[in-house]
Amino acid sequence: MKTLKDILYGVSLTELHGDREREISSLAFDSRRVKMGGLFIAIKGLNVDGHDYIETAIDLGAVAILCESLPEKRKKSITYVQVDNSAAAMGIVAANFHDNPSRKLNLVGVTGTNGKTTTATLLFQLFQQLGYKVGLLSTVENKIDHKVLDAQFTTPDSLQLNELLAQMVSQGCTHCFMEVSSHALVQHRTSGLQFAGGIFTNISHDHLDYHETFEAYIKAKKMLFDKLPKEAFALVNADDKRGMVMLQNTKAEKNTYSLKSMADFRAKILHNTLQGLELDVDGISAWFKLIGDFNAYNLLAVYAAGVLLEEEKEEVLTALSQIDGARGRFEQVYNGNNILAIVDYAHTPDALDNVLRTIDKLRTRQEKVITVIGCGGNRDKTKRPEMARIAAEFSNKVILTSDNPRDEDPAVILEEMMKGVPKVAQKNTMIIQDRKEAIRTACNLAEKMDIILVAGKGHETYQEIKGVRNHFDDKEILNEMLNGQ
Ligand SMILES: CC(=O)N[C@H]1[C@@H](OP(=O)(O)OP(=O)(O)OC[C@H]2O[C@@H](n3ccc(=O)[nH]c3=O)[C@H](O)[C@@H]2O)O[C@H](CO)[C@@H](O)[C@@H]1O[C@H](C)C(=O)N[C@@H](C)C(=O)N[C@H](CCC(=O)O)C(=O)O
Ligand SMILES: Nc1ncnc2c1ncn2[C@@H]1O[C@H](COP(=O)(O)OP(=O)(O)OP(=O)(O)O)[C@@H](O)[C@H]1O
Ligand SMILES: N[C@H](CCC[C@H](N)C(=O)O)C(=O)O
Ligand SMILES: [Mg+2]
Repeated sequence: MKTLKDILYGVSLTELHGDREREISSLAFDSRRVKMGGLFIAIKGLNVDGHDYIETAIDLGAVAILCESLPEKRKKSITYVQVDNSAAAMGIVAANFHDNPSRKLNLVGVTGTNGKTTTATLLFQLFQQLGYKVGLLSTVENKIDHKVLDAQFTTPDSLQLNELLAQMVSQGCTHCFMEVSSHALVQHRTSGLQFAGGIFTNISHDHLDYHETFEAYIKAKKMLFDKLPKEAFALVNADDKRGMVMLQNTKAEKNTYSLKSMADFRAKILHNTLQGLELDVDGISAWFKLIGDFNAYNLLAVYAAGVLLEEEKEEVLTALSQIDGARGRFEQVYNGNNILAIVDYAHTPDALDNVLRTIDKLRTRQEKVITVIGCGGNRDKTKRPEMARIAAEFSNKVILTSDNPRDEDPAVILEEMMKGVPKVAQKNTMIIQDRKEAIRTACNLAEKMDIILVAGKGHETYQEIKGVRNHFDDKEILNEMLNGQ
């Protein structure tokens, strides 16, 4: 078993009281999960302060406490460690506890508002196709080689993260591709990890409820690059005006990719169809199964990362042309009876704009576009009218509906969305709160040649209402309706 001294290696301590040689059985940052002989890490949260649970943690068997402020009354039998930032220290402690698994893997982190899951999943599929054992940490699922594990978060907390990385190492994985959300960066979930590379996809409006200002949101994303070691690569989208900002303070090797300007990795779209994309990448042309301009960016980032990880260009492109991408992203669920139904995870204004522009560009006939869209509760409210406005701009009919209302009243969310729909488009906009009913209505309204887009929930198989996740699957409902016709 490791001692407290072992797991504190590399953590800068303010004060330490008690025995540092004592053995530590386990780590927990939630008092409810403390085990006998464990270390409890007290973190100040948005709702409560973990420091208020130190006593409870000790009662439940914690023998050591890592905290930012020492309790006034301390027990002789307990070791107290004071640090500046408990969450950041927890990352280092977790990495030490699991023998620093990130150092034994090629760990690549992907950050950005949109495209993280797609890029990380494509990288996972690419390296698997190239014959490696690979790990994936994503919004849709976590994977250790072929084993699939449920994902609760886009980026797990540092304890779970290091546990998963350690399992990857023990299963013989050589690479891991992971999404790094802005929440994770601010909460130091990736502290203590050694990345071999960092990728920036893009940045647009999201999560301002949490970060408050766009500048703070940019700064959060930049943290990934600021912390990369000099042996790593930093790869950024040069067509996003914040791409260069990400590179400002990094020690890593700087690389850019672009469809529009000079960059280290360049691609050109040759054909963009509902069957896929033909791209010219580094002078080699190839077809890919993914659809839409935005996926040209994702594919180019994946190709560039493959090359930076020292794979052969041609082999990367051949393998990449055979893979499908992530579930619930521009997924053509039904294409029969002359009706095309697409499920997509667009839950930001930029993503919705991209997906609807793609549909607009690719439609060859005089068909109608019917969009079913909602916005999540307990999330950035300012994107609600904006997403409804975009839906109305590119669709012939819009059905505003519920997404994951969480603790909010869905009717209020819908009212806020409706405020974004211009007067002229209101006659083509309906509100049907019940998502199942909304999808059914879209199917009933669809005539031959029409396109239905159901956006916002993609791969999700639940609808979260007041803390309860009820089974819900956009794809299932579309299939039920359209195949039954
Ligand atoms: C906004 C946000 O990210 N909140 C996260 C944050 O919660 P918090 O600050 O409210 O924590 P808190 O409830 O005040 O508790 C503070 C501390 O006291 C501890 N505690 C609390 C109660 C108790 O009895 N005992 C105890 O020890 C808690 O374990 C915690 O350590 O810290 C918690 C513990 O790590 C997280 O579970 C929680 O994620 C919530 C559930 C969440 O929904 N997060 C989402 C927004 C998120 O992280 N999403 C990103 C993706 C975003 C994207 O799409 O880009 C993700 O990476 O998944
Ligand atoms: N490179 C991109 N640029 C803009 N939009 C994109 C891009 N890639 C995907 N999208 C759109 O964004 C949606 C979400 O994509 P994806 O799941 O890959 O992003 P994400 O960054 O992982 O999102 P999350 O923050 O929820 O984890 C897709 O369904 C698609 O509509
Ligand atoms: N990872 C994103 C997913 C949003 C998906 C959408 N369906 C919603 O529930 O708002 C978040 O937690 O903000
Ligand atoms: Mg994701």
